[in-house]
Amino acid sequence: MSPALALATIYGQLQLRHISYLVTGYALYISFYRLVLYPRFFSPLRNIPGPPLGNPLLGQFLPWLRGEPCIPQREWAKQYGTTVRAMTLFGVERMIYLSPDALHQILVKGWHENPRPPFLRGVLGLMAGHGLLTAIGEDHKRLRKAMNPAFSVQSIMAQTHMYYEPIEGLVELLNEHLEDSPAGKVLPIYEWMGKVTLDIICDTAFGYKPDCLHHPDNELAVAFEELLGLQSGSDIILLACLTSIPGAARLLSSDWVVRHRKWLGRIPLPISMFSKLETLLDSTHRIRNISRQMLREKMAAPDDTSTKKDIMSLLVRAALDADSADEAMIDDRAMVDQVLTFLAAGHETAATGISWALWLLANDQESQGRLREEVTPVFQDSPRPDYRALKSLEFLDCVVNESTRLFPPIAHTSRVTTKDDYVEGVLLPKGTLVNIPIRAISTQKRLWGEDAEEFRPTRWLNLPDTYDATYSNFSFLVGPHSCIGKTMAVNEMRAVLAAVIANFEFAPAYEGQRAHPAMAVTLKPEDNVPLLVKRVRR
Ligand code: HEM
Repeated sequence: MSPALALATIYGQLQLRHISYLVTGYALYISFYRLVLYPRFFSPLRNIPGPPLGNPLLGQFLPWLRGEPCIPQREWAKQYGTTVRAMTLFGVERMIYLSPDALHQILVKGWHENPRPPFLRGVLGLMAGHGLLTAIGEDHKRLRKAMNPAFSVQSIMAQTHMYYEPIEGLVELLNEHLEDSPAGKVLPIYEWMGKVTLDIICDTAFGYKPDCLHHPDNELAVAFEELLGLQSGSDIILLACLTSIPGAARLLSSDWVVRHRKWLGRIPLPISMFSKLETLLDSTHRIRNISRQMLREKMAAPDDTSTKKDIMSLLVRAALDADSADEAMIDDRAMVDQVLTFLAAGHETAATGISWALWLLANDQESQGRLREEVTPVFQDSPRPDYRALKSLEFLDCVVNESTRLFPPIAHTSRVTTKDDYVEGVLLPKGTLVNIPIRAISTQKRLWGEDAEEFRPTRWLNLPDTYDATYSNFSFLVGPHSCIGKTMAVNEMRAVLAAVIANFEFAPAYEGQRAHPAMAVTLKPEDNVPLLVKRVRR
């Protein structure tokens, strides 16, 4: 029998069930290969030290999820060194790097080829709009160049006086709250700081004054509160899984899904994912509407924006510029996305940073007293210290550096390789996920000595020989995707901390109180950091 005839005979005898056996067998083989064989015997990364591979389906995912953000990575680095390989869900390998050479190669030299991975851009796009945080390559370069002037030192110097209306409002409100309580009251610090930083970013970036401090039911404040309420580890992981499905992120951001969002909450599934999605789409929809309104008001008065360097004016100028080649910025929806990005990236991170600084000071009365001694005379000289006056406060600078080092508002981030590359002499195949453990990098004993994990602001007055200006406090990252708002964030943290420490004393709310940082996009405190707050006796 000829081979062709034999094949035709076999084909004729095949039934549907035989085909399904073949497909199932192939799928099982592929799964077995990906989950068991590849990571153990074939992966080019298999000889890199790291924790045990663990369960083929889960890898080290559970310790990663259950641990405090970035602490598993820190413990692995202590055991296995500055390059660690860890397995996560479904046999996906992650490389964790702490050494300056590897981080420089990934974030600076090879930034173009190592963008934020699609799942992270999907989550950020849904929560903070498709703006600078999600743009990649040339689009990112153009957008960043257009926005840079808003974050120059000159622009930040010029905006500092605008912080004080919200800050003075905060001090006044806290004073009223504490008026009849000489022994103090326990207050949710993060909630208060969230409102003050939202008021600051709205005014400085967009010339909009929501006054969330006095109007907690303000639509923007409520929408952000709902959005931030979704920031828990499990929600973010579900969102990341969902946005990893090809096309899902685009579909969820579409006007059609947003219009029909109410249906999502009615999908009867045991996990509450869909009702949470409804909340997410609903809150971002309301934030978008307010952003659109702010934009339209500015567009209606273009002369007003011609010389200004605030974020909104730069966006409007780019949109009105007939010669602008930057189509990504011209479209109305894209502009609203940019506004959303700066609102989200600019307020929650700063609120998180200030809240953790107050938590650390509440647990270190000596440093708190020393800071109060430094800042009090400044406010007596001038009730609204400017950029230079704030920058000259040495111990305040130590506190901001030290608190962001220990509790960086973004504790870790990710990148993905888009081509085969060698890092530290080892082949990283295209598609490898890279984890940048910011918190672990800044708290290495190699850089800071044995007390690297302790709050000791004075270490910044006497830097060790091993100090590295970039890596010893890695809170704002490095390279073209590093934080564009760093100067503003530090200046704002200084201004808020100086004012509240000059006016109030902070102590733990109860004995044995512990920190509860969330496993989310930011290190926001899960319990809002309740602290005992008292007015300073003069
Ligand atoms: C203490 C406060 C802040 C910290 C610790 C912080 C930290 C960071 C970090 C680590 C990144 C890089 C994230 C990644 O690559 O995955 C980042 C990016 C970014 N930050 Fe911040 N940030 C803070 C405040 C701000 C403020 C006040 C603004 C704006 C008003 C801002 C706007 C942005 C934007 C737009 C990006 C994306 C930059 C790009 O990809 O080009 N951040 N930030």
